[in-house]
Parts: sequence; C-alpha cells; structure tokens
Amino acid sequence: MEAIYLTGFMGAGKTTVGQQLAQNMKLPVIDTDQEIVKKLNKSIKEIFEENGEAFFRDQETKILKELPTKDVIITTGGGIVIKDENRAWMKEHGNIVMLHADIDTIYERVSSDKTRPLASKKSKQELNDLYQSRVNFYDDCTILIETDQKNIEDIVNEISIRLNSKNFGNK
Ligand SMILES: Nc1ncnc2c1ncn2[C@@H]1O[C@H](COP(=O)(O)OP(=O)(O)OP(=O)(O)O)[C@@H](O)[C@H]1O
Ligand SMILES: O=C(O)C1=C[C@@H](O)[C@@H](O)[C@H](O)C1
Ligand SMILES: [Mg+2]
Repeated sequence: MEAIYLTGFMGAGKTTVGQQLAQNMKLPVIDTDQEIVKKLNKSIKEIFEENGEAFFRDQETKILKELPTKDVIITTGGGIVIKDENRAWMKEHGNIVMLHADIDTIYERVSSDKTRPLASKKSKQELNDLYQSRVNFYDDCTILIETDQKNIEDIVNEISIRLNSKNFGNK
C-alpha cells in the first residue's frame, strides 16, 4: 500500500490522529518533526532559534525523501506543504490526507504552547494570516477531512472510509 501523508496547519491534529490511525490500520507511523528532532538532537524551537527556518525546511525535505513510501503513515510538520517539491513527492508516493480545523480551534490549541516557534508569539489574526498564506497548498490534497467538533476516533474512521472508497474508485 502507498504511504498515507497527513497534512494540515499547526495543531490540526496530524500527530495525534496519525498515532490512532496507525494502530487501527496496523501500520507504522513516522512523524517528520520528531525525526528531525531525533536526528539533530535539538528541539524544534532550538533549531529555529539557532539554525533558522530555511535550515529547518531543508532538513524537513531531506527527511521526507528518506522515509519509506510503502505501508506507512507519515505525519508531517504543518509547513511541509509550502515547498512544491514536498507536495510533488507526497503526491507521487501516496495519498495526502489534509486535516482542517477552524482558526479558533487552532488558536486555542497552540497559543499557549511554546514548542511551535511560528505560533507561540502570534495573535489569532497573525496565525490566521499565516494559514491564509498557505491555504492553496493545504487544499492541494487527495482527501480533505473537516475535524471540528469531531473526536480522534471519528476522524480516524472517516479517514479509513474515505481511503477505502478512493481505492475502490468511488469519489
Ligand atoms: N479532534 C481533536 N479533538 C480534541 N483535541 C485534539 C483533536 N486533534 C488534536 N487535538 C489536540 O490538539 C493538540 C495538537 O495536536 P497535534 O500535536 O496532533 O497537532 P499537529 O497537527 O501534529 O501539530 P503540528 O503541526 O504543530 O505538529 C494536542 O494537544 C491534541 O491532543
Ligand atoms: O507550520 C509550521 O510551519 C510548523 C509546524 C510544526 O509542525 C513544526 O514543523 C514547526 O513548528 C513549523
Ligand atoms: Mg505534529
């Protein structure tokens, strides 16, 4: 089976949903942010502060292309979609499942969390501006899942159903 790439804005639930989806589908799950942290032995915040965003983005692309592309769920960082080459890679090697959440939900989840350098000091308006600047990239996906008011189990079930129907040729 081709890889399943979970994308979406910061705090949309990629890492959390990916863990549960992997359990249900009995597949391994790999998180690109966690792989970068392991490889460099630094937190994301430290990498942004010490090496800058461009360096982080290079690492992100490298990791994406080193990861397996069969029988795996890959949960991505919220900014992976901004590079054309990353989206092209994910499209070529699997299905891109985009998790969407409203900006109010996102803000509630990420504003007090200091681990995301691109969210920690932003107002809701600034966070929304960042989201809007990427919206076309997020929408460039195979399957879009609305996650607001849904729990993790509901979201995982919906992803499985949508993937199944896609594989059987129903739209
Ligand atoms: N559907 C949901 N219902 C309730 N809480 C959720 C839901 N999805 C995610 N969360 C919570 O929101 C927070 C952020 O989720 P998570 O870390 O999975 O987001 P992410 O998309 O991986 O973010 P990032 O892009 O920064 O890696 C976590 O505390 C998680 O438990
Ligand atoms: O949306 C983004 O640009 C980011 C999302 C996180 O997953 C991390 O990859 C990092 O904090 C940057
Ligand atoms: Mg994550």
